[in-house]
Amino acid sequence: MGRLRPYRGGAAVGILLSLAASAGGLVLPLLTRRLIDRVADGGDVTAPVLMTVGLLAGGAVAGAFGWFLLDRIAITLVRDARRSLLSRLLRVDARTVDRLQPGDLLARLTTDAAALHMLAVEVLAGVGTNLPVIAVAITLMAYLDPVLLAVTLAVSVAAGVIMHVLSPRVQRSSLAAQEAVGAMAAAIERAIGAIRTIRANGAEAAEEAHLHAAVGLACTEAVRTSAWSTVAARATGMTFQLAFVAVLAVGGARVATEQLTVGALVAFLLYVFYLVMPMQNLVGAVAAYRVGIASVTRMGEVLEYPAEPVHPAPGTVRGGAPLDVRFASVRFAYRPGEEVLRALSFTAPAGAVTAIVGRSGAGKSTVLDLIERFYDHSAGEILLGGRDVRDWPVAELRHAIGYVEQDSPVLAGTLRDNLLLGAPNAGEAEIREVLGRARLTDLVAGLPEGLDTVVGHRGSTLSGGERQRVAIARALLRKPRLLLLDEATSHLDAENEAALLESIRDIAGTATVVVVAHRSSTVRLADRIVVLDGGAARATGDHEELAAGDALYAELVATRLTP
Ligand SMILES: Nc1ncnc2c1ncn2[C@@H]1O[C@H](COP(=O)(O)OP(=O)(O)OP(=O)(O)O)[C@@H](O)[C@H]1O
Repeated sequence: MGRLRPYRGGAAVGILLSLAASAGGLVLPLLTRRLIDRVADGGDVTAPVLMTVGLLAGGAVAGAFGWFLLDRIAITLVRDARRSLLSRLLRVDARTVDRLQPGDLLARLTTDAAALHMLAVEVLAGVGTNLPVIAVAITLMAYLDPVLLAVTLAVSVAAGVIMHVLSPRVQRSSLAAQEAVGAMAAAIERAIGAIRTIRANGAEAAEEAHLHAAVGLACTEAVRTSAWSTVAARATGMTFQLAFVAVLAVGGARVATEQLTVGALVAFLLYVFYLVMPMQNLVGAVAAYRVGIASVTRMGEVLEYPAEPVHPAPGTVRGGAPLDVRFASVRFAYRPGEEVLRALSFTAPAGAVTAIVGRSGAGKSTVLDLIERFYDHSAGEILLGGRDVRDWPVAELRHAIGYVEQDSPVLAGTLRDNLLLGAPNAGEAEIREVLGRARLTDLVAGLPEGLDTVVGHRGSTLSGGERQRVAIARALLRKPRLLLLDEATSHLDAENEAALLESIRDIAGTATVVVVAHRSSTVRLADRIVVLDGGAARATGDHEELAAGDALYAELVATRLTP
């Protein structure tokens, strides 16, 4: 409701216009009564006829404009909710990201947000205009004939009881239906994201069955919701018909005994008719409220995800002296009781290349994650440039670091978009320079639209090695004081490998480099190598020292590192 505050002016005008339209409608039965009574008396009907036409036309215009205003507010509310959710999602902490399903999140932002639209419209239009209309109609009905009103209300109570019983079921089934849509979206995202893997593994049939099951569940849950909503709508509709028949029967008897005029009975029946719409709207509003609340709950969950605080933007100045990194007895676990790092200590000197090696799963990438503060270590100290990473403002810390992930993500868009992601103010000369350093100049020259070439979803039109070099160029454009490079495990050809090594050597002149190494050529180039084992550094030294003095290192070079 708090989100409505900025729009209360527009909402008030919309509700007032809708009310004005409804008020016009409420007067119609009284005019009709006068019209009928005048005809019966043989009097002049010009004035009531003109007033009726005027009221109808005016009511239509006011009603349409009022509805439009309220609908526009509902659409704007959905926009605000989506923006809040997206702002949150961009900052959700890494542990939560690990368990999120992108497809489900997409469903929360699309179908759930659409249900929020319905909810907002129903609450604004339904409660804002229908309740007052019902109240006035009942007052006018009491004025016309209290006995008939009592008959109407007695039957209406039945509608209330039916809604009371059915609406929790509508809500439960709606929540299940929205969750099924979320699960379906997650399944679709999983399949589309790995379409080649699925085909290469001949897993189309199994995946098809999985997708069909997810789509089937979404259908079953939607049908269940439809069944409950339909039962609720029909049952209440039936009670209104019953009210109409009851009023006709009792009213007819009262006309026969001359306790009521024909005009008053017709007017009363028109009010019963008139009540049907707002009453059904109200019932619809309760149902939409139940569906909407289920969706709002799912959207609200996103806003509750733990997130990194909003960091003030760091200065736009890039560059600076290389920063050294020091790990002192660092401990860290992704899951309680399963420590990945146990008392890890090592130093990466400023301006040097430090390689981290170890068996798969030893915790090498984790070291980079802790420096970036994607996760926080549980004990020990991590110092960057002599300052505890926890004392660095996070935005400034990341501003000083260039980070190249193992799978080098490239975003959909142009090459230029990708390069400028972390340094939007970089100039053309700087871009050309980093393209050279990342050995991308020839590639860009060969592209039809150069830097403005679109690289496809996740950079799918580039090779693995090219994606990695784009990621390196992007990191370099930030003029990092520390470059974290998680070397791709995939094999590079000799030319690309030599290019990459040259780039790293180049970079070491201006930044500290910490590289998770998977190639023996990289470790040979490193000034210092840290061998990770059992969550700690079991040995540190250069290639020659370690090859001679550390059995695990010798084994890694012989068996695991790509020659
Ligand atoms: N986000 C995560 N949540 C839970 N466990 C994780 C997560 N990321 C990694 N792990 C686990 O932590 C351990 C260390 O992972 P890490 O990615 O740091 O290893 P690595 O040495 O870089 O491996 P590789 O050489 O295969 O890339 C592994 O056992 C891995 O399964």
